[in-house]
Amino acid sequence: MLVLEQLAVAYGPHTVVKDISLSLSKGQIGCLVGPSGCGKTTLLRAIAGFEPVAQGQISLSQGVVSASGLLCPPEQRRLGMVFQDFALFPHLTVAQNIGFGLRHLSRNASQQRIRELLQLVGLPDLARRYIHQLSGGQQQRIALARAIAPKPEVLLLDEPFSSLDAELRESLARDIRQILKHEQMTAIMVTHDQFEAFTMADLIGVMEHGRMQQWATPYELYHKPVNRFVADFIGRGVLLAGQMLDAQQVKTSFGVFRQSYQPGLQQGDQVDVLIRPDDIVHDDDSGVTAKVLEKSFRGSHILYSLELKSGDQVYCLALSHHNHAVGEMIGIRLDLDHMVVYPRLAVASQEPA
Ligand SMILES: Nc1ncnc2c1ncn2[C@@H]1O[C@H](COP(=O)(O)OP(=O)(O)OP(=O)(O)O)[C@@H](O)[C@H]1O
Repeated sequence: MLVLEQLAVAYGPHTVVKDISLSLSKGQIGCLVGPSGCGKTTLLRAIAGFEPVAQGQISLSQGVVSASGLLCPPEQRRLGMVFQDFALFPHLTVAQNIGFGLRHLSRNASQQRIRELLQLVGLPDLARRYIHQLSGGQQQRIALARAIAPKPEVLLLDEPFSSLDAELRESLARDIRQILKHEQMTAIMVTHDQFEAFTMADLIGVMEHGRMQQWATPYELYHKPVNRFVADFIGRGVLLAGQMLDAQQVKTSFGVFRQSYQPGLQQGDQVDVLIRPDDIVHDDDSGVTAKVLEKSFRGSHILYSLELKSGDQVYCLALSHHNHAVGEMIGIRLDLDHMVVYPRLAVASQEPA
């Protein structure tokens, strides 16, 4: 388990991680995402014990390992690490690399664990290879095997797939999640790639300027982002203008909908409603039509960019046999399971990417 309580980390006078609290129970996988420079790596380095904390504390099952004035050294934290710059040993074979952290075991026990891990990462025949004889994806699997071999309490991963191409990244992220679940390993990973985080994580933290904006399941983050920043950062979507008819009912260009998510709204308030591409359903029978501005073929689906009569633009993810030309008018309806509404900012509303 891993528990962070009101954690702050500073470089000299600059506090770059502020008031962060989160916890992972045994076997849970967390991911940290956020724009460059928001403090993800610093947070991971503080958990590893490479950076002291200015305030708050970090606890592992052995107790508090970091607090103001307390820094348990990295080697006493029983952590595994797969860092960008944490390379495999080139002069050792695959088996010797994996066995590196197993020197406290008998030869037999070590050999058995190495075999088990090679099987687990899907490379049972590569034990005698040297690192330069492996592909990038194979190297990352071996780096993972080496890190989890001694059964660390928590595994830290910093952009472990960043050097791999997108397709390989996704399949590796899926495999690694399965491996970690098999080992019941608690893990926390930093990534730039939110789809990688969606694939890997039980819980995702979205950071901005050193603060945690939301720590939640991938589903919650996507469907119930707590603020505009998270709505903008996670997934694709637009904010559609609306007006409150009372505290619950919102009038939009698609009709009137109920919201129960945002307290404190009153009749007449101007709001923005978060609309994801999968909230807009293509429906020839709908009275609401929109013009196709752009289309992007995604195999099973087409992502349409549409202009409503009001001038608002929305996205629509339609099954790809509904193939319409740019400029065509198509019927659409809003199929919202729940409505995410933000009070309109004084300045013009922004549109998430
Ligand atoms: N050793 C250091 N000394 C001083 N400032 C640092 C140091 N390392 C990082 N910073 C600063 O701390 C802030 C957070 O950096 P950090 O590397 O944690 O961000 P990040 O979210 O991991 O970024 P990226 O996604 O680009 O890797 C940045 O403003 C960075 O310039």
